[in-house]
Amino acid sequence: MTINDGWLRDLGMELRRRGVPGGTADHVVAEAATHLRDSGEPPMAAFGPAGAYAAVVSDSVGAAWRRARRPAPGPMRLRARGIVKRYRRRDVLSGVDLTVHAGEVAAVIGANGCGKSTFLRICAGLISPDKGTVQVDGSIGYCPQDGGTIDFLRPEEHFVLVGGGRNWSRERSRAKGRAAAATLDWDASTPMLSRHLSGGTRQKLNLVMAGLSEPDVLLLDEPYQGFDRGTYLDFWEQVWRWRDSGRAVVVVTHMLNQLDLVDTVLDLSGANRERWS
Ligand SMILES: Nc1ncnc2c1ncn2[C@@H]1O[C@H](COP(=O)(O)OP(=O)(O)OP(=O)(O)O)[C@@H](O)[C@H]1O
Repeated sequence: MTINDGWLRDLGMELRRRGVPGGTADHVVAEAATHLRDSGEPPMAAFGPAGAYAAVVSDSVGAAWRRARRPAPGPMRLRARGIVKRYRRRDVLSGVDLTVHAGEVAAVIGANGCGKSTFLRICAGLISPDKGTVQVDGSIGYCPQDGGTIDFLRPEEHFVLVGGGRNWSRERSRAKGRAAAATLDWDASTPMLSRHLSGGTRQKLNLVMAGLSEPDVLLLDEPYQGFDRGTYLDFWEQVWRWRDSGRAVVVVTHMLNQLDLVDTVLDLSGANRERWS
């Protein structure tokens, strides 16, 4: 097998792993093969690693078919009504509403300090609003913006803790965690303690834990900080998989390039700009 053949085979496999339909994947591989043959360039010089190229292609060609396969929304999973939160004399949230159904993705956007994390923590039940109600139908998985991991535990020990809440065996918890980590291109069987992991890898651990117990509602607070581009795209693939399997997903994000794919955008920077009194 030539270098080109090996690279093209890897490209095809990666495109399929990312859910790109067979016909589209074959077309992308054929185009790359034609380019390599005509230009005489080695694949690494022309396209870079096959996995990274597949991630970019699946992101750019994927929007239309992701939209097309969007499931019909199911029952209501999360309803926040009239949420008000004040810190000292400052109105951080003043009457925020959000409803998310099963099979929907909502993005919470807005400038730094406009209250996105506060809103998500209220939805997760970690802090109370001063006014308003949150109704959740089902279980919740929460991925914080930072923190959330335990310094002196290994990644697999985190999975065992989460799985214990579902009465899973240690091995089942570890296996599920490792499988979820692999979708983010991460080998979670590392013996490293979490305090020694890089910031981006700790965020992968947080994200895997949030989804591990297969919750009905996922609350994700900028979970991709520190991710490289390939992992960032893997993250959005995971969001669409959660959506397609009927989960309700709320993502706090500063990245606006996926907003045409989400069902609801809650912009907290306008009506809910911080107010002082
Ligand atoms: N426990 C607290 N006590 C006092 N003020 C707080 C507290 N938590 C948050 N705030 C303030 O509330 C405001 C909103 O904070 P929050 O973290 O929700 O914003 P954010 O939109 O998530 O910001 P960023 O985009 O920077 O992550 C900020 O001004 C913050 O300083």
